[in-house]
Amino acid sequence: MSIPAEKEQISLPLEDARESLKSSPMGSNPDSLDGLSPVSELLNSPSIPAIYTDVNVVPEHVKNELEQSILNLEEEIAQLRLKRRSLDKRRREALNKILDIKGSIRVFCRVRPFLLTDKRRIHGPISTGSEKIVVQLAGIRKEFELDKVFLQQASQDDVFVEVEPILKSALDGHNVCIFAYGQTGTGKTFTMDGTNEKPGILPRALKELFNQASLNNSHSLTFSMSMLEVYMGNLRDLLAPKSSCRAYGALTRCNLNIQTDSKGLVEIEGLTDVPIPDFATARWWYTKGRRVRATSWTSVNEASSRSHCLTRINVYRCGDASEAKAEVSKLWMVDLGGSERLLKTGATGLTLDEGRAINLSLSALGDVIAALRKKRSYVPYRNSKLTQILKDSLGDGSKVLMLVLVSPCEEDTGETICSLSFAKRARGVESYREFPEELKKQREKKIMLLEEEMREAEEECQEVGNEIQKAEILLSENKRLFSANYGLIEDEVKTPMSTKEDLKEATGTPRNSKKVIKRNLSNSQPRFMTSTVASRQRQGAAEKEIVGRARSFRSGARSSIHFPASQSLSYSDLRFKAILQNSNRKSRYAETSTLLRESPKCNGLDTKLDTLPQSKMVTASDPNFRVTLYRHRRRKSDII
Ligand SMILES: Nc1ncnc2c1ncn2[C@@H]1O[C@H](COP(=O)(O)OP(=O)(O)OP(=O)(O)O)[C@@H](O)[C@H]1O
Repeated sequence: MSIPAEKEQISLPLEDARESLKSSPMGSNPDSLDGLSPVSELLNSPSIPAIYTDVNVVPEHVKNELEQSILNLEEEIAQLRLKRRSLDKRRREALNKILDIKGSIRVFCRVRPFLLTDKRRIHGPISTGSEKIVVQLAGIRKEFELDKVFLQQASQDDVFVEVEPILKSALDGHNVCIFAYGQTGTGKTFTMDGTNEKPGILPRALKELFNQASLNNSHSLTFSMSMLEVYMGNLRDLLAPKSSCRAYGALTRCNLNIQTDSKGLVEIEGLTDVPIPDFATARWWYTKGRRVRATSWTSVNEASSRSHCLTRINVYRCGDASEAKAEVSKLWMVDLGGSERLLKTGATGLTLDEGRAINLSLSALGDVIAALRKKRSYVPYRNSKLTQILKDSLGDGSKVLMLVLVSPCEEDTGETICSLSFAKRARGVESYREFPEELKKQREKKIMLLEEEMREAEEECQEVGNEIQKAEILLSENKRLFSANYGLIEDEVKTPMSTKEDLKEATGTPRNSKKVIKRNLSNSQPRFMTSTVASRQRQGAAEKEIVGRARSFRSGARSSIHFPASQSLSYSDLRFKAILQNSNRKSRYAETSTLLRESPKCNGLDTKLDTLPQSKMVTASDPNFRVTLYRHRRRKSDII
C-alpha cells in the first residue's frame, strides 16, 4: 500500500511519545518498577513496527495492549497508594506508642549558662545525670527526675534534637504544645526564639515542618500561622495589621474572644491566621509577631516578657484526592511569662500586676496539667485564658512538652526549686522511673523495637512513594500515547454516531457522564470565567470542526488533515476531553481525569473555613478594662 506524505505526519504523536518515553526515567529503565507492565515494553515489542504511518493500520491488539497497560498501571497505582497509606498508619501508630510509653506529657530541664551579668558565679543546682537534677538549699538536698536535663553547655541543636519527635506528632495529626517555663531571665525566650546565630526551637521547628512536608509523599501538608499574647488575662493578636490595633473601633483585635464548640474545639474569634506556604514567609510573619510582643523593664531582666506569647501553627494534612477534607492539627509553641516571685523583681504598680497575672495563669496551667496527669474527670480549664485557649491541645490525644528553664546561680536556688516542683507536678508522681528496674528495661526494649518498626515503615513508605511517582510518569506517557493515536477514532470505528449525537455528547448535554463534565466546568471556575452565549457558540463551532475533522480523518479524507504532536497533546480543554471521552466510551481515562478534577481541592485555607467551630461558647473580656489596658500598655517595641 502506498503511503501518502500526510499520513506520516499523522503518526508523529506516536513517534514523539515513543521517544519521550524512552528518554523518561522509566523508559530508560523499564525494569525499575516491579510488577508493572510499562508501555516501553510494549514499544519494544516486536509486534509493533518502528513507525506507524497510518493509525488505521495499527493492529487492534496493539491498541488493546496499550489500553490494558493503562488499566494495569491505574490499578497498580491505586494499590501502591493503599500500601503507602497502611505503611504510614503503621509508622504513626509506632510513633504514637513510643510517645505514650515515654509519656504524653514530657518535661525537660535546661540550665542556663552563667552570664556576664551574673554577679556571683556560684553553682546552685547540681545535675547528676541526663535525667536527674539535684538542688541544695540550706543543707537540704532536693532531687528531681525529669525526662531530660540539658546542662549549661547544651547547645540549641542538642535541645532541638529532643524536640523533633513531638513535631512529627503534630504532622501526624496530633495537637501538640511546647512550653518554655521558668523564672525570669533563665532563657525561655532564648530557648524558644534564640538569636540569628543561635536560632531556637520555633524557627527550627518552622524549618523542619517545611522540610518534612517536602519529604512526605503520602500526604500533602500545608500550614498557617497565628501569634498572640496573653497579657493580664487579655488576648492580643500579634499578627494583626498595625492600624487595626491602633484604631479605637478595632479594639476587639486586641481583646479576642475564645470560643469553644460543642465538640470541645477551640477557636479564637478574629485571630489573624496567615497562610505560610514556605519557610521564608513563615519567618517573616514570625519576626513581625515577635517585634510586637510586649516587653517592659524589670530589675531582673532588661527585656523581660510580661506576657505569655503563643505561636500556633495549624497543620492541614490531606491524603489523596479522594479525601474530602484535610485533617487539621495545632502545634502550639508557648513562651510563658517569667514565673518570678514578685518581691524579688522589685516590681511595683503595673509591673506587679503583670507579675501577678502571669503567676495566676501559670498556676492554672499547672492545675490543668496535674488534673490531666491524674486523669481526673474535672479539668479546670476555665481558670485562665491561657488554659482556655489550649483546652483542645492539652487533653486526650495531645502531646505536651514542658521545658523548664533554671538559673545556675546559687542565689536563684529558691526559684529553681519552685520551677522544678512545677515540673515534678506536671510529670506526675507515677513517673516510670519509680518503677522497678526490670520494668524499666522492658520499657526501654519496647521503645527500641517500636523505633525500629517506625524506621522500617518510614523507609518502605518512601520507596513506595518513589514507585508511585514512576508509575504515574509511565501512566501519563501511556495516556498521552493513546490519546494521540486512538483518542478520536475508537468509537467511530466501533459505534458510529450521528453528527447530532456527536455534538450533543461534545457539549455534554444528554448523558449522565457528560453532565458530570458540565457540572465540573461550572464548578471548577469562578463565575466571571464561565462561558458567555457568544463564547459557547464559538466553542460549539470549534467542537463541530474537531468532530468533523476527526470524522473526515477517519473516513479517509485525509488530504488536508493532520494533528501535529504539539496540538494533539496540548488539548487540556475540558470540552475537548469530553469529546475524547465520548469517542472512547470504553476507556475510563478521561473519566478519571474528570473525577480528579471534581474532588475537592486540598487547600488548607479552604478547609480551615470548614473546620471553624459553628456553635460557640463565648468568653468575653471586660470592655472597660480593655480600654484602660490598651492605654497603659508599655512595650519595649513602643519604646524603641
Ligand atoms: N542557653 C543560653 N545560652 C546563652 N545565653 C543564654 C542562654 N539562656 C539564656 N541566655 C541569655 O540570658 C538572657 C535572658 O534570657 P531570656 O530573655 O531568654 O530569659 P527569659 O526566661 O525569656 O526571661 P523573661 O521571662 O523575663 O522573658 C538573655 O540575654 C539570653 O541571651
